[in-house]
Amino acid sequence: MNHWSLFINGEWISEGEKIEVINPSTREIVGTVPKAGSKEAEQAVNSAYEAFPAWSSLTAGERSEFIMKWHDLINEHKEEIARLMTAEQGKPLKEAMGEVAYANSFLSWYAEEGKRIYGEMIPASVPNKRLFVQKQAVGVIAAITPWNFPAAMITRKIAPALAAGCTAVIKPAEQTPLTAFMLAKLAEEAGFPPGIINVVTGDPKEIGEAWMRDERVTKVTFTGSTEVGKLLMKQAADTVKKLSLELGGHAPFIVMNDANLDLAVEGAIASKFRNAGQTCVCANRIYVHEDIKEDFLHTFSEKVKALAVGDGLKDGSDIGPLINEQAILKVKAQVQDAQEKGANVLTGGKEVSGLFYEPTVIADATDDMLCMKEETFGPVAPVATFKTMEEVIGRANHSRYGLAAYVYTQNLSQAIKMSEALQYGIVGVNGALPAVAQAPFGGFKESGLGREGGHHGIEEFLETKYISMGI
Ligand SMILES: NC(=O)c1ccc[n+]([C@@H]2O[C@H](COP(=O)([O-])OP(=O)(O)OC[C@H]3O[C@@H](n4cnc5c(N)ncnc54)[C@H](O)[C@@H]3O)[C@@H](O)[C@H]2O)c1
Ligand SMILES: O=C[C@H](O)CS(=O)(=O)O
Repeated sequence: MNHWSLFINGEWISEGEKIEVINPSTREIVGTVPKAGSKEAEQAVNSAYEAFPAWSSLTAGERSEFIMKWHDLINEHKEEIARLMTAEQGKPLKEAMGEVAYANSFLSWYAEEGKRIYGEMIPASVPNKRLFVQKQAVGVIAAITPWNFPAAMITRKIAPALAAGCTAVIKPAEQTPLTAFMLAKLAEEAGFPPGIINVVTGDPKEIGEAWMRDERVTKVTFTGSTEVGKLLMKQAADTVKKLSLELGGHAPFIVMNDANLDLAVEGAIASKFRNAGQTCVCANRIYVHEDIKEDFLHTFSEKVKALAVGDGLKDGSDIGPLINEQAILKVKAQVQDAQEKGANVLTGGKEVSGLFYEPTVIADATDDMLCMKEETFGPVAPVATFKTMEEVIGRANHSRYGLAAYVYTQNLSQAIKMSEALQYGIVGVNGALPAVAQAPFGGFKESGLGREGGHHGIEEFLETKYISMGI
């Protein structure tokens, strides 16, 4: 059993009520974490605020050494972390191992990127002046993260923040806090000075409000639902906090009539059913050209039928459980709505047991169905048809979301025209897993603000200072 304490100022603090962490596959209690509130949230900010001057004064190379020690320890403990992640989140162990590697890639990439925070010299208008532009760490940042990627959504924020010279207070999702504390333990072992990284669990509203009203927190980086993201935007106004928001998505997955069909089916499976469909960039609606509808549906359904539903720790499991009862009810409601509006379930469409739901393919989907408009966050693939490129681009863009979109075509001109016309922050062409540490990840419209990954990701934790110097 994993009983964790809060990690504040380099100390493990355990007092008061606990939150039980439940394995979504077995419904067993796999651990407990403190149910903290505003008092502990403020303690964490005190710690990060006191630690900031010394941390931001180190050279990028000195900060990089701490980050790489952390990276190496995570790598040494990757299987232990992955097993803990599967126990609390449910994803198959092979996916959890993949997530640990993905999470760690942000540490290694930003350990180096921190050394490339360059400034500028600007030609002055008069001979006795020199104009400089300098980048400086924004200060104490607060990171609030979701349950679906318990490790990667933390390091995708904390790696650039630490590399830039910021200090951090972190609140992981109450469903999956154990992975966060494991990462904090390894950061402690890596020798980070007290206060650089602080982890608090408990009442999200109380902790969130404490950080949002604290003027010492200069930046909040949030990954989660669009609904909570909008709330944080409102709360940020009182202290004009900087914000990065990685929010919900509703990805169109478009298969043109000239697509490599096997590649498209492979991509649809990978994108739709990763983490049992619980990712922000999952294909949420599949549009197939009418000429290839039958071929696509036949091949796609056969492969979906072969996906094994089971406990993430069991060899061979492809589809783990959904995170909770609400998730199951939402998926059931969307499938029922689709059927009532004329869709045909080709495979799946039923609960297995507990929080497990069959991987499902729905044919004859129409844009008025809930699954074609609202984020599903489950293993359900609605397939609709279209006639022309112009038509499908218009339907794909008809959404308040704008995170990820996918296009399968072998026509280069068509690929470029469609990539440019799709109103999405991420476009995958002939591939369905675009997220990497070196590239900017983020959305248009109500899918968020700012970017994570790449040199864009470190800019989110830097202020730009202009120095005009008389000589
Ligand atoms: N764009 C991305 O990169 C990305 C990545 C993962 C998940 N998501 C989105 O997140 C959603 C699923 O994750 P979730 O269910 O954890 O989202 P959520 O918004 O319910 O919770 C996310 C985090 O916010 C916290 N939170 C909840 N209410 C809060 C409040 N009032 N104040 C402060 N914090 C609060 C939660 O405790 C959790 O830590 C989906 O919509 C998914 O698309 C987006
Ligand atoms: O769910 C959101 C994640 O950001 C998905 S990914 O692993 O970064 O593609």
